[in-house]
Amino acid sequence: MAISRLIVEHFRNLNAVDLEFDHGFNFLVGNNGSGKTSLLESIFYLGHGRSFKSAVTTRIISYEQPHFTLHGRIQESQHQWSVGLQKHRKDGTTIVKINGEDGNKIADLAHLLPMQIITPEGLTLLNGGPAYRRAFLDWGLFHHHPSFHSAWSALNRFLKQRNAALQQTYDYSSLKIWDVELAKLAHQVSQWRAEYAEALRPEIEQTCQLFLPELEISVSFHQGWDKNTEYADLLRENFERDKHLGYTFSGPQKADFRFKANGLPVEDVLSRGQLKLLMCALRLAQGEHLMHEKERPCIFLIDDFASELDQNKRALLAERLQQSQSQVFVTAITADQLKQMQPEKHRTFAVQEGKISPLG
Ligand SMILES: Nc1ncnc2c1ncn2[C@@H]1O[C@H](COP(=O)(O)OP(=O)(O)OP(=O)(O)O)[C@@H](O)[C@H]1O
Repeated sequence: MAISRLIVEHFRNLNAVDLEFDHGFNFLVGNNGSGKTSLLESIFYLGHGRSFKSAVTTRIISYEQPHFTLHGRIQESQHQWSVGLQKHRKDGTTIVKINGEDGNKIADLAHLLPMQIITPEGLTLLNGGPAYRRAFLDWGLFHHHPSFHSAWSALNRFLKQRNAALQQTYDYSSLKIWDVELAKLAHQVSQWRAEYAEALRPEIEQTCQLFLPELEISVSFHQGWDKNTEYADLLRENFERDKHLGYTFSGPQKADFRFKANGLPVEDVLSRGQLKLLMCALRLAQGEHLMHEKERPCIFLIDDFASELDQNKRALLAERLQQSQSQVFVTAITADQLKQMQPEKHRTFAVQEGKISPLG
């Protein structure tokens, strides 16, 4: 799985970019504000239908332009896809095309383009709220389990409806029928999450051994309510409390995937550098797990990160990424920062005021 060509129009300061990428390593080198992150952001947008930087999409469209357009050519062994995404400023519509056909969904793009992003802001995976770690687990399930996305969407819909109904109802009997369905979905999603967390655990522990050999990292999954209680019983028992709060307090929407170092929460005891290494190891382990289980290589987007790792760790990261047969995009301000990361086959691009050109 690799993006062999990318055309970007009117995305932040990238007004007209057309690039052929290496299926292995691609380095983007340029000054502050030149457009390196914007290129990673455009690739991420193509695979997620959203940005990792801005929640307000109109801020991503180049100033005074009506829309941005992204076109990608994706290759995986003998197969090739042409994908396109256009986002309009005026009414916020998104048009997704796959092989020239309209009517596709963002989820279809996401299936084609499994991606991991490693940025300094990504530390929220470790020191942010549980939602970041649920998203980490659910990314894996989305790619590993064909039914996960529809079950997860239905679960969120049911929860939303239940929370709305809680504000209007005085009698549990009117909720009961919905709660039976909600409980089924909650158990299914939680079981998948628990199984995936368990399958990922050895891969995480092994990768952490390499990146942080001085620490013993352990992981644990928490489903969001007491694991010995039936969710339907809990919903019934907690009806009055939920009604008082105006939302459903416990459940899969509270699940977490926690990390400890030598038995203590990582966010409390690790240095910032160690947290970054751990985040890197987790994303790498997850990408490698997808490769091992499904033979699907992942695309890695690494923003402004090499500068924050010491030389040995940079070389280690590059070696592991190479072994995983992933396509990798790495940004840096100077080529010097990438010295320890360069495999034999790679492509380097110079980024300057929104223009990107291959070097050498
Ligand atoms: N909607 C927009 N239209 C045009 N330009 C924009 C828009 N949004 C942001 N910019 C500009 O695009 C430029 C690209 O920033 P980007 O984050 O890609 O830089 P970078 O090369 O990653 O820099 P750094 O090394 O500082 O992280 C910035 O100068 C920014 O001000």
